[in-house]
Amino acid sequence: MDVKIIGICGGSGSGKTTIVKKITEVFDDFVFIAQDNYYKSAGHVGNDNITAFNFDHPDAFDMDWIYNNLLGLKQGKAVEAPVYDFVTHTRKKETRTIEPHSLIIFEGIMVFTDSRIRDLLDLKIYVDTPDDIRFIRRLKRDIAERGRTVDSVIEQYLSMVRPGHYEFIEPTKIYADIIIPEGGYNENALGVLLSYLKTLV
Ligand SMILES: Nc1ncnc2c1ncn2[C@@H]1O[C@H](COP(=O)(O)OP(=O)(O)O)[C@@H](O)[C@H]1O
Ligand SMILES: O=c1ccn([C@@H]2O[C@H](COP(=O)(O)O)[C@@H](O)[C@H]2O)c(=O)[nH]1
Repeated sequence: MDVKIIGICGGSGSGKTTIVKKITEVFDDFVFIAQDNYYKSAGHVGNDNITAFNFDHPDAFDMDWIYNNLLGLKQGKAVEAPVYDFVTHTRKKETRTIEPHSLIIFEGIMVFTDSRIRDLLDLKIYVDTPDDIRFIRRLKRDIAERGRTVDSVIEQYLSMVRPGHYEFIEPTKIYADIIIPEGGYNENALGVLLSYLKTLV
């Protein structure tokens, strides 16, 4: 099986997940993997001590597990992937079995950081959205979906998310084949991406 892996990278709140959701509405013949699921457990963290663990550093992810999963899928094998709970900041006990597929979409903030992982990607997309827009989106989303308070989102953003973005995420934009401005409601970019994805399955 000729397996293609598409990497979608970009800062937090840039609209990466929304792009994948929009694609899924009209085309779902692919396997989706979110890098967020590979976070290491940080069960000691809560709204009151949100900066006790830096989720915006490459060491926060199990890059070896990511690499081995993507390598296995590239070779046409089924793999076991972790599942992460954003509210408790912990990895769940159960894993997710990912069956082989000819098209894999892998999305996350540090998808281009590890060169072993980068080398497995057949197409690299960077979602480029201004910082103020990303922050507003994140604030609303983290309160609605990730069990967070306004104060904890602001504190984490200023001390870790923003510095981590400039140190580890934005510099990886140079690896992108395609840059999509603004994310999930960029209909023209979505249309082009969709047409291409359909040629791969
Ligand atoms: N173009 C957009 N306009 C307005 N809101 C958006 C747009 N794209 C995404 N959002 C919202 O912003 C939040 C963050 O988007 P998301 O796709 O989760 O970003 P990411 O996966 O890059 O962190 C979500 O609540 C989403 O619904
Ligand atoms: O337990 C956690 C794990 C991660 N985060 C934050 O999530 C973003 C990455 O996810 P996006 O969907 O791309 O926004 C990252 O900036 C971490 O700070 C968290 O808050 N808690």
